[in-house]
Amino acid sequence: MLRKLHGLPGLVAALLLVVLATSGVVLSVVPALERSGAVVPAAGELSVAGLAERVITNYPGTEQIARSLSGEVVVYYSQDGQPGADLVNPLTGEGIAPYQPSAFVRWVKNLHRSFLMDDVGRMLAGVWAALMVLICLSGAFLLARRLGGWKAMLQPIPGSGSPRIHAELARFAVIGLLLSALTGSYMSAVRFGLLPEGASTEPTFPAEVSGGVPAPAGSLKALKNVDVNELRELVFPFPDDPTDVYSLSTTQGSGFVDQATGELLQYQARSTGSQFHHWMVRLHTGEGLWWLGLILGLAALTVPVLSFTGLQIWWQRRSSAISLGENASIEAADTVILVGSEGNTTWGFAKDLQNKLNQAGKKVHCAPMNDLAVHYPKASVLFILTSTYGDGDAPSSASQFLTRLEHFQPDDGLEFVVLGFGDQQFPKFCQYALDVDTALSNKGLQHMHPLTRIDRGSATQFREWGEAISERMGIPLVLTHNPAPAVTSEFELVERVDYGVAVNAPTSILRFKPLKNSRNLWQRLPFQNRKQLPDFEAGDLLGVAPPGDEAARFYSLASSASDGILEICVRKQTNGLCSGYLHSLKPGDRIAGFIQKNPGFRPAGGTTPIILVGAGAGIGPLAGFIRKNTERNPMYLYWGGRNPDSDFLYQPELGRYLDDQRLTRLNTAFSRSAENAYVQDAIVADETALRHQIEIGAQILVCGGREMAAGVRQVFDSILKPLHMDVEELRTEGRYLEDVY
Ligand SMILES: Cc1cc2nc3c(=O)[nH]c(=O)nc-3n(C[C@H](O)[C@H](O)[C@H](O)COP(=O)(O)O)c2cc1C
Repeated sequence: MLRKLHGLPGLVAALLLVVLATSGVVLSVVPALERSGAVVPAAGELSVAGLAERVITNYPGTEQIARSLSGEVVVYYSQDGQPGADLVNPLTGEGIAPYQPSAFVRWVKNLHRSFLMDDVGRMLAGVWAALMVLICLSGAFLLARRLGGWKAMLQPIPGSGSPRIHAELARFAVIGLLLSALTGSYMSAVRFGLLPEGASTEPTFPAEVSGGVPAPAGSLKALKNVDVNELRELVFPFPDDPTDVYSLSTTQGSGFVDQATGELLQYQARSTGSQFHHWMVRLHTGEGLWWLGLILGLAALTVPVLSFTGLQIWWQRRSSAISLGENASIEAADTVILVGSEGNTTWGFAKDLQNKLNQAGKKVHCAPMNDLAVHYPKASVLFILTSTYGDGDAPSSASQFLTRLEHFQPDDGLEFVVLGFGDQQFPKFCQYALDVDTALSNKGLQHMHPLTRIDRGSATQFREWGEAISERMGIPLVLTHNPAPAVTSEFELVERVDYGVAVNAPTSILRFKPLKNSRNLWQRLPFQNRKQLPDFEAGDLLGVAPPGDEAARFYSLASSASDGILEICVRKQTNGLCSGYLHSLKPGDRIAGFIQKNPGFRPAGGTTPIILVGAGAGIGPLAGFIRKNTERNPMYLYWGGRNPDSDFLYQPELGRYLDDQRLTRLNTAFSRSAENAYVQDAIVADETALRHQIEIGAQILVCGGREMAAGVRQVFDSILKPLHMDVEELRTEGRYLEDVY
């Protein structure tokens, strides 16, 4: 819901918002420019009487003196029957230049206020300002939710590409944008009478004046009492009319001044409402607050980029989303399907199940597991379809499920079924589905059917499960979903560097280039010319199926799309079908593969120290992270191999990264050399320094084999003990990430 609230108005508003924001940026500079050209006397240096006296000396036909909040003083006069207006120096009363408001600024103001239209445009601008309020608030809530609460709002934002740029910029600009949008909406609402304009307090013309001989303006008491910096406007009496008066308006209020006695007549202080209105206008325009104007301008400058990245995110999400058919509401549903998915394939199965249940007359509500409601008033069956990611962990659309389950209030009759989607190649096959199944049982819910695990999206297993459910529910249910195989692209091996043969651990760094025709339409657009690869980051996965086998194996990428190549580091496994295939490749050979995003394994941005730990081929993505560390943030690598003469993977590159400080320090351990040490030993040897890094917020990323990862967890647990912390705690804070195989 929150996402829709943020995305939909954002989409609709994007174009006009860019116009509003860019014109706002131009206008935001105006107060600062005006201020830089204005002569502003010190407080108490000059009274309005003094100003009037000096101006009259230079402009005997003065009719009015106006002072802008930025400090510009303009005199309106008449000379030989001709009206004129000059900017004047208040200290001398002398003219500086004829007063000619810029036609360009006026045009930009019109564009900003009304898109160069009349009332319709003004109304549109007001509605857009209100939309902007909605976008800012929903965006702030989304970001807080993503970072784990309001207190975490200043923490590094994980991720990369458009979502990261969008979040970083929005975090920087949101307060400024919200202020502009709120004050803009207010001004619009006042203009169209939706809100009262804080009772304007116009004094009534005095019924009685002295009518005496006019005294010089410089001697009038009421004008002497007002500092020039408080002046808004002084209108002079009509010449030769002793019954007329000066009309004085200041930042505090307004009234009239008797031209003979200098008495202040009918003075009206500004009401609170009017002062509020005045401040809202100032906060929007930056008038008299030139520094605020510049801050608001800077914030508005981010809007075009936010709109562009927002559209990109929306498009990416839309392209990968599965559209659901008829979806009953939470209140009306008799059957609920909740889906846990990372790569979206589970949604295809869920959609088939939902359609078939609908056809059988059920009212089905289908949603991500993270959207678990507190209560489903009419539901009698709860289906959970979930994949497993990482090392037996939740996929992203289920990451909050177990926490939300604590508040879940099931009705007595509610039964559940869990269907796990996974890959038997992983030791923790469908582990997350198992965890959810246990948690639901612990919550007191009854099984309608025991947990079933589907291996690698098997259509047969899914159909068979459907048959069992059909029997159990007493309805026809023929499930036919057969997931389409991943869309692959062709890549050509351009380079391989071989290591480790002498120590019985043949490991190769393989570099592929994409073949031109593998680019999709979007990538072939002219401005995308340099981009021949699908978008990916180091740490994402390359899926490759060996010849004669449909099941893809995944290899962590050591490069990102901007490197122009696809780099993986592969250890040849004994009897390994896919690793054997990859090791048999010669430069010029081609493979078919696809990118699988792995956003859960990325270093935090900013200056957070990063501790990288790996062994053997696990160095691949870690080397990719270091290569990308062009900002030279602190990065420490702990890596274990067998022998420095044989399998010191990436040795030349790591030397270069140390020299140019992309890598802060390198600690190695070799098990088949004189030192006879593993990466855990290198970590223990550096215990004190590591503890300190963790204390100051370091993030740890571990990549490699399962056993190594377990050993590394153990040593970090003992390093963390004196801090009364453990790996689990770091993990929940997103500071301990693993990519294990
Ligand atoms: C990086 C990665 C880690 C995975 N980890 C596991 C795992 O630990 N256990 C498992 O059974 N399957 C694992 N899988 C397999 C997925 O759960 C399986 O492909 C599933 O069908 C994906 O469904 P989804 O596209 O809806 O997320 C993993 C897949 C990837 C790409």
